[in-house]
Amino acid sequence: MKPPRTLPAVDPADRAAALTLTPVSRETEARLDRFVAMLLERQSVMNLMAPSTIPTLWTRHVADSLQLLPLIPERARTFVDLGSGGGFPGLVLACALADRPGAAIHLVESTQKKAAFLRDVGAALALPVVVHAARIEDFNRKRPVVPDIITARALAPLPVLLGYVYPLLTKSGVALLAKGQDVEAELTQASKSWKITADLVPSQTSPEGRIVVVRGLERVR
Ligand SMILES: C[S@@+](CC[C@H](N)C(=O)[O-])C[C@H]1O[C@@H](n2cnc3c(N)ncnc32)[C@H](O)[C@@H]1O
Repeated sequence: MKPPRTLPAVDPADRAAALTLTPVSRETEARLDRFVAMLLERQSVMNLMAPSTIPTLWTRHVADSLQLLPLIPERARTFVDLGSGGGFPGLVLACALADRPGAAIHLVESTQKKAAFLRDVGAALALPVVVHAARIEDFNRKRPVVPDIITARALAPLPVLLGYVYPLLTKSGVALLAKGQDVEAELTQASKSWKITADLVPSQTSPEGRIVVVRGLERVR
């Protein structure tokens, strides 16, 4: 087994900036602190995020995930986060929604070690998460839940991502897809195969970032 790596330090000013940008309750803040501590501990033996992003992980990853909250209706209870990796945005949303009665956040992640980490955090923090250590394609074939909200970040280009979202999106469902500077080109490409009903919301954490809020999706024949 490899010895644990030495990691760059988290910048406390970045944590403060993140919590100013996307304020949360004291309870959620405490859960986020514990999640980040577990993330850093596990990052020393496996890659859960790009090491260069560790000093600014609170704005780059935590606030980037929390900014989805205002886009989520109060009635939403069932969430599916596709390709959760180290827990962005799925585990962060679970930290914030832990006190919402009936909330369930399903995290789909095919890498077994990452899925084990997601499970460990869920258990340690008593979060309302269900971890599916599976490929999205297999999860979608079984479709074990009907989500109100589907999320995905840094998973795949839109034409592929929409194929993952399509089997899960109902008439009242919404997909929140975090995208970078290539979003316009990806939308143009995707519109050859899909009729997309969506809004683009500017990211609060990255100048070129956009959240694609998908409310309707039809295949173009
Ligand atoms: C680049 S990472 C992003 C992780 C996280 N969403 C984030 O923003 O930090 C993409 C993750 O999706 C997972 N993934 C990629 N394709 C997948 C698939 N078809 N089914 C399930 N997980 C997948 C990978 O294992 C990886 O953990």
